Amino acid sequence: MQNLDELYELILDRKNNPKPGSYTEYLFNKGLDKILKKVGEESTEVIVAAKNDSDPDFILEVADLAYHVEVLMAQRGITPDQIKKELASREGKKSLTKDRAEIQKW
Ligand SMILES: N=c1c2ncn([C@@H]3O[C@H](COP(=O)(O)OP(=O)(O)OP(=O)(O)O)[C@@H](O)[C@H]3O)c2ncn1[C@@H]1O[C@H](COP(=O)(O)O)[C@@H](O)[C@H]1O
Repeated sequence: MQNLDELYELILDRKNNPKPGSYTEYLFNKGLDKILKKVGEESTEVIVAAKNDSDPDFILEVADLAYHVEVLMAQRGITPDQIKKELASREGKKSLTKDRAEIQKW
């Protein structure tokens, strides 16, 4: 059993303690461009799977995307807690448009 927080911790561990043969290590070694390409590829695969009938295929692609997004977050130094905080701040809000305009001013 592995939740997204635990997966992120494992990814961070791979970043800080490189393990030969690890796919995560391979991605960090290749760098940001490679990670971004994978996020793009996996996003496309989620879209295609969503249009097809197979739930298992769709679930697999969403899991692949979640993993690669967490690798990207680790590469950028962003933690799941920061994402959770952002999501929590939206609770009960009718419109996010004003907040987004505020963020863009930063
Ligand atoms: N969740 C994942 C996960 N999801 C997808 N992938 C890998 O992502 C790759 C995507 O496959 P593709 O065919 O798109 O890519 P590829 O042709 O293998 O390689 P490239 O295109 O990247 O060059 C596969 O090699 C998968 O194994 C993952 N690799 C690792 N994890 C998790 O990360 C943990 C640590 O893994 P290692 O870093 O390999 O020890 C594992 O225990 C898993 O929990």
